[in-house]
Amino acid sequence: MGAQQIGITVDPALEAAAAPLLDKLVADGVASKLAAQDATLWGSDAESEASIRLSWTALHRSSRPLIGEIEALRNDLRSEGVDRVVLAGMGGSSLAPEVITATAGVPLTVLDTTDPAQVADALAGDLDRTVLVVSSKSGTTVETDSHRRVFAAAFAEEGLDPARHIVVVTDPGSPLAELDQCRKVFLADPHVGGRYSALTAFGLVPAGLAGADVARLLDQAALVADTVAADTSENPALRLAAAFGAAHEGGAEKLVLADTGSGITGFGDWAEQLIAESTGKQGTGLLPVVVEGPDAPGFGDAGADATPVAIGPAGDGARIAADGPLGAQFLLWEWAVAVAGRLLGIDPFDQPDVEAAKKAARSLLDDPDALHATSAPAAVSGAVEVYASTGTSAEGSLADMLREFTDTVPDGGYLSVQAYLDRLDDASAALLRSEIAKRAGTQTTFGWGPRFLHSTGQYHKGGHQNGVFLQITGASEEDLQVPDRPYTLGTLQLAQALGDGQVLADHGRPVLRLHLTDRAAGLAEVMRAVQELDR
Ligand SMILES: O=P(O)(O)OC[C@H]1O[C@](O)(CO)[C@@H](O)[C@@H]1O
Repeated sequence: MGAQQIGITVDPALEAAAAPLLDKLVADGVASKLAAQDATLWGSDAESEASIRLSWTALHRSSRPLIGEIEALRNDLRSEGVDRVVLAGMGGSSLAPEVITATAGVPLTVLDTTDPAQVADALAGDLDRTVLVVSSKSGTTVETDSHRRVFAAAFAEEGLDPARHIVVVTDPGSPLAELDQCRKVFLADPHVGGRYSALTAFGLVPAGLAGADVARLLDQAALVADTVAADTSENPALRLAAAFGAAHEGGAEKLVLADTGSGITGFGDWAEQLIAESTGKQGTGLLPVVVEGPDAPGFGDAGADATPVAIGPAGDGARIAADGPLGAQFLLWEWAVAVAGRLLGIDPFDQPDVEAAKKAARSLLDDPDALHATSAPAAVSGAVEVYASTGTSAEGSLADMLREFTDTVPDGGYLSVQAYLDRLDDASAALLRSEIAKRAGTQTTFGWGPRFLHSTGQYHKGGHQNGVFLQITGASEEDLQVPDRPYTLGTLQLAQALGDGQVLADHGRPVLRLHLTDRAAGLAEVMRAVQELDR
């Protein structure tokens, strides 16, 4: 039954290269050991972290009791006319609910941004119908803390009791677990890391409150649980892990992910964090490149440094395909990535390089003068100011500068576009990914800042050091003060961009920042310049 729930296709040459790895995984009993939550699978250095990170293998059973609790709260909220769900959470605390609700076609407003305008838009919704789910394992993530403060103040201003309109999902013992001003605290299983938490309270509570059928997800996962735990060469998770490992050994360190009709919406964005944060460390890893579809640049035309992977049915161009319902896919990919971590020789449960960017942002926030005294732009082109930290001379037209910058991508490297903008109002920024990939002929990732800092951010600093980074920041017409904090969202957003840019530059990576003094005009100008790249 389980096998029908998930279909894996690997192209014959890659499957042959992966066979020795697969045989060894089977012979070592890796699947059954993982099912038994054996923390020794990743070596002695990883053992202590792994010993508190493996409960995700049993969530299809252990999360069952949550379903009734979520339904009861949802019914209570509905009976009070509260039917709009806003989720504040970064990385693993929002990516799964986003894909679950998008796939189910139920509305969920996700706040994983520090863009003042995007947060203001969420605040402008009907607050008396709104429940804010504040999701954070640690309870200390600055973006989520800021959203909670901003929303609590806004509820109070509208004459609403914040305690009735805030629900918390967190780990036992976190500062949020003690929050008085909330209606209910869901304590998640602390022995599951953020990116493996799709089937914990972090994935299920916001998605269930928004109206998704979360019991079904657990059913779908349960149907493949025995299959992924079997020490056989048919095990789809082991096959996937072995294919990733063999591709990486052969120099294909990137996985280009395209949806080929899976029936799931946005799975790549969830898988992106799982793959990048789990594997991108110690100078190795798998870089997920999420593309718009199988016809997008970077997929069918992928070079030797990248493996095109279909989410959904196998088709032209894909070397690997994984098809199945969402609950099964969550479990499959968690297993495959954890096992791939063993093949790469890293600990798939830590994120050692994420802290560096947080620290750099914090020190800029502590020194607002340094933040605002950013040196004058190296060049200005209409609504675009150019700040080149390394790698470009900032001479000539914007297209010339971008050409010089894209030329710094080493063979087999990649370019990462990082837009610290409003992902709804400035959505057109995302079109830059395919245009750059096509015109510069290089693998190109796209991320919204600071969202990507909790996803591919780990890889960019800890993985293969062959990325070059194009940051885009923009002026904000209005800013939002974070209550009881000495900063606004706009200040935080800029500190995050500059802080991460500094850390990347300290790693010796080329960084170019384009600051849009008028966002719409600036984005149009950048797009025009990109379109000249191949001329
Ligand atoms: O749930 P928290 O503690 O707010 O963390 C959010 C995200 O930040 C990270 O800890 C680091 O980026 C992720 O692993 C995690 O999913």
